[in-house]
Amino acid sequence: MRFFAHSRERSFLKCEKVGANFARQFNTFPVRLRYARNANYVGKFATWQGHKGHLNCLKFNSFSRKCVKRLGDWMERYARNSGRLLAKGVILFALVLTALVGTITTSVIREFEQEKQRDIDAGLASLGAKITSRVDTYRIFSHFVYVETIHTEPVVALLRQAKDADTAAQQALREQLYLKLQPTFERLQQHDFRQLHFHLPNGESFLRFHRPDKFGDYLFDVRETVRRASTERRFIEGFEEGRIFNGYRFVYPILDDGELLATVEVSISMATLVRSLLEIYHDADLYFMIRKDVVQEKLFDDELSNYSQSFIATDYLFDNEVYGDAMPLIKYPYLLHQHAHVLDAIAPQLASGSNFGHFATLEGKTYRFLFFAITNHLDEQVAYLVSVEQSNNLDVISNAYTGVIGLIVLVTLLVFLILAVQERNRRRLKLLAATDTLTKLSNRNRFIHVFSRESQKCQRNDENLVVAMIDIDHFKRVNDTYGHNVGDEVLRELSLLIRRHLKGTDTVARWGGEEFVCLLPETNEPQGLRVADKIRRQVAAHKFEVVGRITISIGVAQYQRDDHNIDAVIERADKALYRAKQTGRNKVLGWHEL
Ligand SMILES: Nc1nc2c(ncn2[C@@H]2O[C@H](COP(=O)(O)OP(=O)(O)OP(=O)(O)O)[C@@H](O)[C@H]2O)c(=O)[nH]1
Repeated sequence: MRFFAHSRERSFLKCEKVGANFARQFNTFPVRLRYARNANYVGKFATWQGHKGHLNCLKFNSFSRKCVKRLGDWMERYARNSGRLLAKGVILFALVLTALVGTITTSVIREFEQEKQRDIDAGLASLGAKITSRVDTYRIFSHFVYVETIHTEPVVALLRQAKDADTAAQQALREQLYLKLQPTFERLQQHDFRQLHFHLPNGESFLRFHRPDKFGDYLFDVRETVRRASTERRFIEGFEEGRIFNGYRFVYPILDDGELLATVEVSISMATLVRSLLEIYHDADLYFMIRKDVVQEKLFDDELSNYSQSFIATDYLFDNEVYGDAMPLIKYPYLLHQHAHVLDAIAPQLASGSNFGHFATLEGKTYRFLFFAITNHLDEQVAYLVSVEQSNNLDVISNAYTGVIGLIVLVTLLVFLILAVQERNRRRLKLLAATDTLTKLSNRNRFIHVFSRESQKCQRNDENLVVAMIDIDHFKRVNDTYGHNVGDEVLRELSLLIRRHLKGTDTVARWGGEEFVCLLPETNEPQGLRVADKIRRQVAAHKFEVVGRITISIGVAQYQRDDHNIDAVIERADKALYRAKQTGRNKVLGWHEL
């Protein structure tokens, strides 16, 4: 067919194919219907699958060259603008989201920690109330016994004599006292009391009902409660380690007309207290542990076997009696023993000696540990009552908070996923806007963009720049003979061939139809002609699949300083190409050769 350089027919025919390519590209992206309608220079659109003002698919039956350019421009602008907007939006959004997620997560974690603390405080308050109520019960009973049977005339009379008697007389009085109060001691024992112990005003042990044979030892050094009851002449109570046992002690001064005759102690062991607490504490285990230094300071050396190392903390001892006594009631007997290391974290709090709590996960279950400080009569912490309880509360709370945090993470991920998909689409659109779908070469818009950059560089550095327009000779015959698919294949094969013979800094684009354009930076026209001729020769020598040999014609033009835009140099290259076609095809001609 004849070559119509600038006729409408040529534009129409070439753009028919280009339009189809754009239509293919647009099929994957929504194009605003408004844009298509306003673009009245567009020949004819047949649309289907319209949805909310967007076209999901466009079919381009015919297309004008101008339209191709406008649509290409639109795609590029869309990709560029949406890219800028998206980048700004993503940064802003990421900042806001990070701040938001950070704030929410911090407050959720803080709330969770507060919730845990509230749970611990409630547990400690409840444990404290139970201990107090048990001690109150024992105190009331011991008061009753003291008033009813101890502070009675016969006992006072005995003690009055014993105070100043010699050793032999004291022994006789001791035996009398023992016989007199043996029923009282038995009654006390029935109510879980362990000790009934009389002391003389000088601090000597007079009669231990639980060890009647052990007396005469001086107690003021080791038994502060006794010394205070004696010297302050008032009732003293509190937990205290003794020479043999520890216990919760109620110490009464026995006075006769203001004169101190003796002191008497009624006490319960901690084993009793723990056991009685365990009876009402159905869900928890209780461990009593006492500070090592407190025990070592007071205990008779031969009584050290009453204690063993606590597996909860190295500085503490278990009272064997408590532990042994309470053992049948312990619900998780081996659990803590085997996982004591989880409590390493509590060492600093233990050292503080105050009440505290701790949550730990053992064998997949959450346990709440409460450390209730046991203080002596001077309010100094000397031991801990440790409660261990499986905490369903915390599991519920923790599940709720995990759910909230999980939701936040999920929403965040979802948002970032949406942004990532958008970004991928934007990149795809950008690529599509710059790529010719058939040959995968740059398209006209991309070429114009590169040209503008290179021409500015060329102006700045005073360099040369060459444009070569390539057109396949008699390509219509290829299509007519072998069909469009084979024609397409030829275009693809030719693109590869051209690309292979250009440098990495050169650009080759599909200008439209069977026309290609090359941009050769730092090249003048004679050099450009040599490159173009090499391409022409390689193409002529190449055996294309199906069609065999084809030839190309090339028009070469150098960029001139007074070229305002690409059109001028393209026009010159086009003219040279036209002349090459006119003068026999399979030819390379430069603008200066015309
Ligand atoms: N297969 C295929 N053909 C195309 C494509 N774009 C344009 N064409 C065809 O290329 C042919 C170009 O024909 P003409 O412009 O008449 O030029 P020609 O036959 O190459 O003849 P000369 O250029 O004069 O040597 C037309 O038949 C177009 O249909 C395309 O993408 N694929």
